Amino acid sequence: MENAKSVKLILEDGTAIEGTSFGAFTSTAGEVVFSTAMTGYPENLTDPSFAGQILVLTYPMVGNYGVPGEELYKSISKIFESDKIHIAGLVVNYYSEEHSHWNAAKSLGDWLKEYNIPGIFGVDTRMLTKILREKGAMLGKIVAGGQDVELHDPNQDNLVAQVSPTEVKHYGQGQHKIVLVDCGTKTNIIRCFLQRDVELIRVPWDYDFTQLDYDGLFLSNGPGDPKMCTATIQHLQTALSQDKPIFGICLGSQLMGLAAGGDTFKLKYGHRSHNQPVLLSGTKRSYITSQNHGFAVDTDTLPAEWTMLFENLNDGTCEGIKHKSKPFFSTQFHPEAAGGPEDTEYLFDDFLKSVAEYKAGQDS
Ligand SMILES: NC(=O)CC[C@H](N)C(=O)O
Repeated sequence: MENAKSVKLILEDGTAIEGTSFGAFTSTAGEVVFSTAMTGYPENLTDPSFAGQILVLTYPMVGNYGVPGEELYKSISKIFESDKIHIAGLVVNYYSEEHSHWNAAKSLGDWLKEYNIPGIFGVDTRMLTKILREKGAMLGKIVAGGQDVELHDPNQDNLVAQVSPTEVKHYGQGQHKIVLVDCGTKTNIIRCFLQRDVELIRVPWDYDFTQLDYDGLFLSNGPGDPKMCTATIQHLQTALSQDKPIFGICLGSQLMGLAAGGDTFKLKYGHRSHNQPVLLSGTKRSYITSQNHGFAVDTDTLPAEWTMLFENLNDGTCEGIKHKSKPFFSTQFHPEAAGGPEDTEYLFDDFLKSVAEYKAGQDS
């Protein structure tokens, strides 16, 4: 590559790896996490749940299908998972500036430059992933030129407050009025609702939605430690004392666990990929799911009226919870996918069915 500049990836345990810069030539610090997904970097990089993280992709060649241009679907992005890149930095093995795909509009490197996000390539990402898997996700930094930066733990910040919108927005028209608490929602969650019979009210993470007139409550994914979302947990506790259906995804699942009185903990290195197997409790049915999380609900701490709904078949951790008698449930994985398998998208239909049943119960 012309004018190749070397940069360093440095981990908190002292591991230092030299590589070549692509994207912005700038330094950054964050939590270094890995994803074993084979495709989907436009979606991953714009997923707000990655805020504060330096993302290592284990797939060996990245960039060869470029980055699509922006298109809108009902006033939201048709392709990206939010309106900007949220990762702090990107680490890949082989970066392909050359790209070819029917909807490619630019290279991955140029896209990273637009948002001033550094990338480093020429890194043995499988060796790096073995380190992260054995020692756990670590703080790290990408250092460009002589511009050193301090290590910084993003999980100490209220990242949700940084990525959540500040205003209420309305979308679509439909029979069911759903409040979406946006802690950093992926746009495919909005698309999934708008493809159904829904009027959506998207509210900031700390908005008191309990004052609104709605039929069902949805809690989005989002970055960082769920325990930072004290305002959301407080409002959610009010909703849990009522009977309107509630569905949470990823951070939303952790918030439901915390509001119910349970606890969450940090996983050693988390689950980030498109092929995580989960088991539906009480059945022999498993699904392959898309995941991106570093925390999980501690099932042992759940109060008696709650139970585990899905279990991760790799490590046995909680992949969703449900209330035993009320219409409240959640998934730690991403039924909306983007990227990843769509096998569990039916859960949006299950949620809306419970909303319809709740409303029918109110009318009779
Ligand atoms: N995708 C998400 O919502 C992630 C939730 C939380 N930030 C975690 O890492 O566990």
